[in-house]
Amino acid sequence: MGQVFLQSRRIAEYEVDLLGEPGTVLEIGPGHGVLTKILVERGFKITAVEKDRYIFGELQSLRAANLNLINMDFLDMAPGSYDYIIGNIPYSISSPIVFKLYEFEFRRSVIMVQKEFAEKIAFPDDMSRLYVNAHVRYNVELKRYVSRKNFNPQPEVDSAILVLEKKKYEEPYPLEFLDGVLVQMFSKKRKKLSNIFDICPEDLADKRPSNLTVSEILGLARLLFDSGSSAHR
Ligand SMILES: C[S@@+](CC[C@H](N)C(=O)[O-])C[C@H]1O[C@@H](n2cnc3c(N)ncnc32)[C@H](O)[C@@H]1O
Repeated sequence: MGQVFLQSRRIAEYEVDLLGEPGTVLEIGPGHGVLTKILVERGFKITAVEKDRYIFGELQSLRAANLNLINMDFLDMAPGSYDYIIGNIPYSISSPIVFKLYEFEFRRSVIMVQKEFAEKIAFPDDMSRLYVNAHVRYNVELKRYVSRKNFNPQPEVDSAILVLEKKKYEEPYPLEFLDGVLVQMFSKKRKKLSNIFDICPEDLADKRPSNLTVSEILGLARLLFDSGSSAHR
């Protein structure tokens, strides 16, 4: 369950500062409550979802009028509306959590994830299915890196703090269609686009998937959708 616990109150305060004025907040995986305690003190109205029932039991000692603790898997949670979502989330399910978040309404989300995952989502250098899927859903900012030394037990990787803000999705095709195109593209990422798709804009024909911009990929998906085809060679 990715149970490494942040030891630095200063870093936890930095994360809470990124949220903004106190409002309603959903916390994913409160653990021993390093973030939760600060949220309680600052007057946020908190819903905290912890999957582990032993940790959930310990958390009962934090009892506060503005804290609602729930013992369940965040991935099974019914979507709701919060001002903010925060969490130092388990590394192994970062991707499902990031995409589940999209079902919720929120102004800003602050999450701590594995450094490499954060970089993959934040920077286009290594264009990927994950990057495009994240960027059609969110504005993404990598705020800072956090050394593994700040956790107990110490993990084998460093972390980074991401801020996600939801974007309005305005493409004419469903997100699932786009993902199908991305799967096709990135499973053949060394090939030229003209060798992946039957239909492809002329100016992109000689490019490879990893050299495209998000807007070029969205344009290509639009063309494929309009032509009723995502057929590959
Ligand atoms: C990386 S630890 C962080 C704990 C705490 N927020 C901190 O910063 O020290 C992740 C926490 O998420 C909990 N967790 C793991 N999978 C979960 C899930 N699917 N839904 C809710 N909580 C989960 C773990 O039990 C653990 O408490």
